[in-house]
Amino acid sequence: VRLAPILASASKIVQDTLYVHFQPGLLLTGPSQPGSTSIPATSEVCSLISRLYSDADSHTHLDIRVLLTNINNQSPQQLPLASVQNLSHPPEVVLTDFQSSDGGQYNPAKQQLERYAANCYSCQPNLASVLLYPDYGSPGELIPSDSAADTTLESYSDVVVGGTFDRLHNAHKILLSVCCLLAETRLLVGMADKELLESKVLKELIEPYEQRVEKLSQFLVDVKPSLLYDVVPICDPYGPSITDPDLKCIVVSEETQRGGLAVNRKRQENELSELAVHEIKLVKDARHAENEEEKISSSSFRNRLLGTLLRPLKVNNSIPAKPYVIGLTGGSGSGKSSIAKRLEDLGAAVIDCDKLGHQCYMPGGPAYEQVINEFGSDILCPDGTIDRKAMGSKVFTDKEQLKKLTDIVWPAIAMLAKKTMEEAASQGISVCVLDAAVLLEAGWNSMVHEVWTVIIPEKEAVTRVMGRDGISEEQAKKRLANQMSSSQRVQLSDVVLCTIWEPDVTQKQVQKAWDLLQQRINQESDRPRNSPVFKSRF
Ligand SMILES: CC(=O)SCCNC(=O)CCNC(=O)[C@H](O)C(C)(C)COP(=O)(O)OP(=O)(O)OC[C@H]1O[C@@H](n2cnc3c(N)ncnc32)[C@H](O)[C@@H]1OP(=O)(O)O
Repeated sequence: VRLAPILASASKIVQDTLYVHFQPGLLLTGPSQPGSTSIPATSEVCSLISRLYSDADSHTHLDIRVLLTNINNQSPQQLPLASVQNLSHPPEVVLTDFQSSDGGQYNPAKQQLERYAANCYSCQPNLASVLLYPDYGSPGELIPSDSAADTTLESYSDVVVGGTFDRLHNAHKILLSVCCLLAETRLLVGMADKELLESKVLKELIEPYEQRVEKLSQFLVDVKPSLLYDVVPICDPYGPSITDPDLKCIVVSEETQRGGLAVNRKRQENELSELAVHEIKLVKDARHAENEEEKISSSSFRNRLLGTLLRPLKVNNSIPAKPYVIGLTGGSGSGKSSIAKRLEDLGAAVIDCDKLGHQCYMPGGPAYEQVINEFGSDILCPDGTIDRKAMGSKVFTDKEQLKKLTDIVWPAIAMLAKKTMEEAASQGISVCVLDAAVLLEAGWNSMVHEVWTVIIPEKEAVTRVMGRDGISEEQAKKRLANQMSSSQRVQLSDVVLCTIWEPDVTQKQVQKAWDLLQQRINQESDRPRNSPVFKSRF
């Protein structure tokens, strides 16, 4: 088995999806049409699949899918009749490492392979085959097969598995492939939702439920279309695993093995048959960083999203191209100000909208008269200035009052902010950061090129605000409740940053976000206006 060199060679040609179909002994040199071979589902096949997915992890752009249609633990008579398989990404090219003796591209096996592939899958027209040139190294690098320990997998009519399945990654694919190999008829997937996501790291970046279901289902139907798939939301750790009488087997990872045992205890209480517990090994993540987990995990993936562009950017033609304006937002205690300071150190001009707000209240300021007219002169200090603390306690616990105030102050702050940006542009500053706590609530996305949001778990925000402003837990919670939630902000943001870890981790995030921003700005200046926009990596 020489998977890694073949993968490395294929990854140079394939941009997106690489389907792998194991066909040992496929005869491509004879005159007759080659037929698919049936492979018994054994522990060795499982470890081969597992190795393939883990090797593929170093080719980050590859979405690899090992087809399981001819791997089975039932007798060949029970196999469904072979028909053309509809893959979600119809193959455009079929790859082979069959080398011709003269080393050239002409190879009769290539034509056989093209014909064979076109008969098996719904392919793009004019499917061509391409020769791979894997660098196999010395024969000593071959991985010996462990046939002594090889055992045939059990099979079960109905199998259940649970997980969040956020940003479907190679470890998920291994878990799901094993489920597909164990299941004869149905695979029930309990997908974590709502309450079950509350304690997850960077939960705000978890893909919406529907999107996770869509990706998972597409993968499953691709690799084994003959199974029945039930994907259901679960809001507690058990879901239907403790109530479904038809289930026979539960698949768990080393980490969730105890969960499997707990399921069986509950089933016993519910007078249901015990499930076979099939455990799979966790795959190590070769790319894990200091603050990431060692196993391949969705939370590490979410971690890597911090500072990157989350979605294709919409060009805002309603504001001048220069300076490039980042709208920086985040709830109280999110660490927004520390991020603004770091961006300032990197060369951005930061416009603090809280400060501009305070200017508006000064006697003679653009909001002074109007605020007194609206709220009365009892919000004035003896020296005639507006008592902001008194205003704060009036408005922060009363949405109606706050709206009255912001209807007056926001337009005034926006005017001052625009003026400041114009001044920055005239001084040759290329990036302005509009630091505004309630940027999105105010609809100020229209004033910026990109929205960056700083997030922090709510519990931590409450602690920070209490410590900093000397207010009670209840007051801190009330203040946060008056603002948008982090998840709502993330939905409307282009870039997300999180300040929960050590300051140097935050600094690295900001540096990464800044470097990627510079790349975008440079691309932007080379691009005629109204032409296609930047693409995110995810
Ligand atoms: C669109 C924007 O984001 S503009 C910037 C925010 N300013 C506004 O919305 C104007 C209305 N708010 C105000 O005028 C003032 O906050 C006042 C008068 C109510 C209170 O003034 P002060 O006591 O000096 O408090 P300060 O202005 O520092 O605000 C305290 C906190 O509330 C936040 N805050 C300010 N306005 C709002 C608001 N409308 N909704 C929710 N939170 C707000 C501030 O960002 C600050 O957050 P932090 O805890 O992360 O530092």
